[in-house]
Amino acid sequence: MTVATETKTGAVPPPSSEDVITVTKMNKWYGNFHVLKDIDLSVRKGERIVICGPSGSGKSTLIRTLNRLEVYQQGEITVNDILLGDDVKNIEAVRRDVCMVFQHFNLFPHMTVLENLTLAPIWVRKMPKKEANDLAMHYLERVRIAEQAHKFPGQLSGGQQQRVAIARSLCMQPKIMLFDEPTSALDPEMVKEVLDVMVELAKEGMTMLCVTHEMGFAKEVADRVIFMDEGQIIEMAGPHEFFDNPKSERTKLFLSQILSH
Ligand SMILES: Nc1ncnc2c1ncn2[C@@H]1O[C@H](COP(=O)(O)OP(=O)(O)OP(=O)(O)O)[C@@H](O)[C@H]1O
Repeated sequence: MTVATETKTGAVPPPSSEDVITVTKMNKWYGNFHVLKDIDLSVRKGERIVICGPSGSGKSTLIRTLNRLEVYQQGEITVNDILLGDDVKNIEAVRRDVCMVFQHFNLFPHMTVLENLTLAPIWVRKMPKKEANDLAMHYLERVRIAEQAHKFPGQLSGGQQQRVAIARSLCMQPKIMLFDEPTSALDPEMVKEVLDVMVELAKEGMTMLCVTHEMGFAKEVADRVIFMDEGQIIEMAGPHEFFDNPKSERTKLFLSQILSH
């Protein structure tokens, strides 16, 4: 597994042939509002990146640009050497490799857990139903929820639903997983069961970008931690440097606030 070398404040690691995501001078506006400013970021295969920062700093918008759930207006994003622009074929190709887990699970309420998991493999990947069911059961077992396969999402707890959402992503056998505050809608007692699954994925070598304020998770698995504020990457460093010796006053203030909770 690739372990990223620690970087200095705001430093961008030099491009590498192992980069699976490259973001270069990317800017995005919502109308007149400049939400992402000159974002430079490269992510290597197997890297685990945690993105944190105050509310409204642009964290969700940034990861949503990485599978084109949001468009950007300037700069460039490539994923597995595919330019993520307006070309629909490129967008589809990138989405085959990049899956997103959302804060609010986004499961279909009228379908069983199993049907939620098999929908995309059957319709997008054209997988035979039996194979899709086997795959779904495999990943439901992995997130320790196989016994819930025939229930509807509304019959499960939030933590169980989020584990179903992670299993659903895994059924697409992604190369990169994006997590957008996956535990922030959960009751505190359910956070750990979801984080445990994410830690396992991280340790197995999944390339992951995760927006989260779970700093324990960041310390345990992140190769790099990014701090964003007002649409910019303010600090990007390995976890030891980030937590023990943050360079920016804004990072220090944020960490003091979040770690005191
Ligand atoms: N569709 C939109 N149209 C206009 N402004 C938007 C839109 N989506 C987000 N914004 C604004 O862009 C800014 C960044 O939002 P974003 O959700 O990326 O922040 P965030 O850091 O993920 O915040 P949070 O931690 O609260 O989720 C915010 O000021 C938000 O109000």
